[in-house]
Amino acid sequence: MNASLIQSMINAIDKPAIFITPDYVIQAVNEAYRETYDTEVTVGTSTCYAVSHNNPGPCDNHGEDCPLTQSKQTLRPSSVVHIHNTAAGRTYCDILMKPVRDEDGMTVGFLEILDRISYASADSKTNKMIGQSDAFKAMLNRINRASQSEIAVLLQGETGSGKELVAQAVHESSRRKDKPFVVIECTGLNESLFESELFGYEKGAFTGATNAKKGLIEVANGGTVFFDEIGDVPLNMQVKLLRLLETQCYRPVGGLKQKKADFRLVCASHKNLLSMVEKGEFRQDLYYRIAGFPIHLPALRERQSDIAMLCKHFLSAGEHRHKHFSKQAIDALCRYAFPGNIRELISVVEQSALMANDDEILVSDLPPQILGKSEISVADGENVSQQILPLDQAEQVYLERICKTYEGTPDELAKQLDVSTRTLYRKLQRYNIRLGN
Ligand SMILES: Nc1ncnc2c1ncn2[C@@H]1O[C@H](COP(=O)(O)OP(=O)(O)OP(=O)(O)O)[C@@H](O)[C@H]1O
Repeated sequence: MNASLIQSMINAIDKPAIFITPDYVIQAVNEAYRETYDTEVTVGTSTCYAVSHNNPGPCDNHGEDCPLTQSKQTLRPSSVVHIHNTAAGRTYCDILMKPVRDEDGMTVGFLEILDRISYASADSKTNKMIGQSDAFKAMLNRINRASQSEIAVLLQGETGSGKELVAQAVHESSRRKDKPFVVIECTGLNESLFESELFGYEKGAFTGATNAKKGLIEVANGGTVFFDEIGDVPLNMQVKLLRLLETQCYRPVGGLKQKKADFRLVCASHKNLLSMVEKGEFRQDLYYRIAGFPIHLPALRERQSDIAMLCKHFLSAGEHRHKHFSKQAIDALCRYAFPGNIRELISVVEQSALMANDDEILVSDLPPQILGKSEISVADGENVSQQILPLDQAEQVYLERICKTYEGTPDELAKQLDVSTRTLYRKLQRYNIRLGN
């Protein structure tokens, strides 16, 4: 394939793009790609991994999936979400890799096209969705695909796992981003509220309707409607919702004329809607209408490697920005299941930061639920939880508690603990505890 043809093909792409050989060397590059990175691209010598990651070798030698390796193996397009070192910092990119064939069907190279993800970050200093675990990247990949189309998105994840944040990200990266994003909280909506909230009403439609009111569907005109906890919509209202989605029309309460609806649909539920369908609690036809593109939001315990970064992020956003968690405290957080997910983590960070006496937040500063014990601590020697703690964790909590207030010498404490002074020092060093904090 001729070089100027390849260059013209790359120039015609409105996203950052390169053409690379099977051994990662950049053979053509467009302006958008050059502008994305600080590293200078020299056609014929620069490699994609050196420019985007500042890595000395391919990504799969550095712990990340390489889309080129996948495409070389399958000779089909592949995609992956990576963190790139761009001129704007560490940025999430959705990478599409496509084999390019000549007229004889021989693969002559690969086209790499980047889509920068603006709503997420691997840098705790930003005000975006934070994370860098594989589960988080897999979720970003799906969010990015969904936002490029008009497909109805269903977000399924436990409470506090970030469904509303993801719904906003889908909206903000879609072509509707300059139009409204309207949230409809479905929990607790009865039939009359449901209709008047969604469709609005005309003056005099019911007692108290002294003026006409626009419904949320009209407010959202051209934008995105997010139905939160869609599983809580009672069966009789599910029919009305289905009619709205199928006909794109509705009639305000007390009105005669039909109005046209124009919105993109995003729904969320922490319940398993498919099993509700099986039990007859959720209409199957509505399920398939709203679940055009399901996205699973990982629970925090499925993305433990993000906990340290999230803690840093939430500390930096509040009044305790000068504080940090000890390694042991982060380890203890990673062992905890977080049923309330990120919302619970935010509360845990705030409580622990308040409890910490100095800049380092210790295991003993963590709320009781993290250590699986009741309000009365291990050190109090009473009412220790039924839950079994790892021995080293119990030892650490105990030492932190007593060392905080102990006023004697290390020799005296070692004697009371029935260990040598050297053993005591070793343990204090291991858990990063200072005597007489
Ligand atoms: N990846 C993330 N990075 C930073 N903050 C996050 C992230 N995901 C969620 N949060 C924060 O966690 C909190 C809970 O998120 P959100 O309200 O979106 O969860 P939810 O799944 O919609 O909860 P619910 O099921 O209760 O409606 C919010 O304060 C949100 O900003």
